[in-house]
Amino acid sequence: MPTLTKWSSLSEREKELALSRPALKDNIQLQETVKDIIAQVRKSGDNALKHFCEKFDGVSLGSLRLPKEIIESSISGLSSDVCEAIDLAYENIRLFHQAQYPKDIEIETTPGVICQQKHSPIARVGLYVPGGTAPLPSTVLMLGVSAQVAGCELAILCTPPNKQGTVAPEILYAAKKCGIQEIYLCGGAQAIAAMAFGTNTIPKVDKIFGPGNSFVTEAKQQVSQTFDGAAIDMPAGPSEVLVLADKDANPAFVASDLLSQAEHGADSQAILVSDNETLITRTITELENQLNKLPRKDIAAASIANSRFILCEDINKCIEVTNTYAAEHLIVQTEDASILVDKLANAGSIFVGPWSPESAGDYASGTNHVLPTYGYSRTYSSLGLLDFMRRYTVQTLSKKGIRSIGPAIMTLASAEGLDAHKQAVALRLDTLDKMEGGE
Ligand SMILES: NC(=O)c1ccc[n+]([C@@H]2O[C@H](COP(=O)([O-])OP(=O)(O)OC[C@H]3O[C@@H](n4cnc5c(N)ncnc54)[C@H](O)[C@@H]3O)[C@@H](O)[C@H]2O)c1
Ligand SMILES: N[C@H](CO)Cc1c[nH]c[nH+]1
Ligand SMILES: [Zn+2]
Repeated sequence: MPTLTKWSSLSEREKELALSRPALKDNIQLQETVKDIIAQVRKSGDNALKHFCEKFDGVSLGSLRLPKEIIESSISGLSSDVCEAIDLAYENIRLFHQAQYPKDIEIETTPGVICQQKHSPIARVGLYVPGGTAPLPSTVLMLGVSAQVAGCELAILCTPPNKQGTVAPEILYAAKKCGIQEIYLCGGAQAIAAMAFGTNTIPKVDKIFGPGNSFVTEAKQQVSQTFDGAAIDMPAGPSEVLVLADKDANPAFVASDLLSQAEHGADSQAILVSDNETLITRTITELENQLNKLPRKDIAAASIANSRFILCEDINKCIEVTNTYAAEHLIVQTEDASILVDKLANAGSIFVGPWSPESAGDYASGTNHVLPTYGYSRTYSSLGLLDFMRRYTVQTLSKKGIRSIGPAIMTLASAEGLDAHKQAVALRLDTLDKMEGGE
């Protein structure tokens, strides 16, 4: 069990290490492994996918696409409780994402010059749903509802098969609700490569979405850096949570929130930052008690070994450390949580006060649980409807408009030495002069 770390006693290098991500430890090796997987998928397509499925998931597949009959019969066995819970989560996520629908803009910048900004859905999207450690139907909703509300033409889903060579019925039910027709049994870096470049069976898509382990996240980075690959949403790797708590926090609540992310994987990271030593020691005791009762105790314990319990001299230092870490999830359990939130700059999603566990956002409050990790919440946003859309501009100039801004355009074109640009305007102004002279 990790011990309390006194922030003020660490050197600058130790501070950096304390906030480093465990999943990035063997980055060079990871890059090489993923590069090789992508190359093999590009070369051998479906055969490579089946080979990696056998190697990493221990399943020998006949067909990569899950047949419709299996999907339907699998869904029919689900209990009504599970369906109703998925229905409730679906509805809240749909409401929150529908509210994000962007407004088109139209303004006349100069009389006769009309500029518009419009939005359209990205046509073909690939959704990755993790499945190595646990099947995640909630991730299907986060990705699928967004694609559905945006109006994407094609949404395909890739997820690793379970040991029976199929997919959890909860995933299939959630996918059906989101209108996803094509489900492929394919996980890891190979699934990302398949969606980015296409294979005989899996269609190439324009943009890939979804979280995953470090292999998946690295593959997304690599395919997005080639011109013939696909765009990606963000680096959304192993789960992270930082809890910022003061003397008023409930240690049992804090411990449960830390453990809820620790159970995602051994390379997940849970961090507690506080200005109160008693709160930290009580949380560690609670954490030990709760950990021992968890079925996924081994995974959570491995992750807790990467955890940090940081004691700062005051709440302002706590805020500074929190902003430096830039967590995927930030839980604020302090006396003045809703006031403090305005000082917290970098986080994928923030949970305010004792009654807002991260599990709420993971499943059913309506916000998206696909969030940037590795500190990328400094610059990347949480997944939202706009990620499934593209914006573009339209401009329409009247005769009055080109007359009005034409001379300035010609001057700027001359300044850049680009005569053809100048000519495109000069020709029009000359034509207008002749037309108007002759009228
Ligand atoms: N950031 C987010 O928004 C977010 C949301 C949900 C889940 N997550 C994270 O997603 C991750 C899910 O990970 P997972 O492992 O359960 O499922 P996963 O589907 O991401 O990965 C499983 C796949 O990894 C590949 N793999 C496993 N070992 C490998 C190896 N040695 N070499 C090459 N490939 C290998 C296999 O192909 C396997 O199918 C967790 O880390 C979780 O924390 C993040
Ligand atoms: N906490 C994960 C995002 O990092 C999402 C999730 C899915 N199911 C449970 N939790
Ligand atoms: Zn979670």
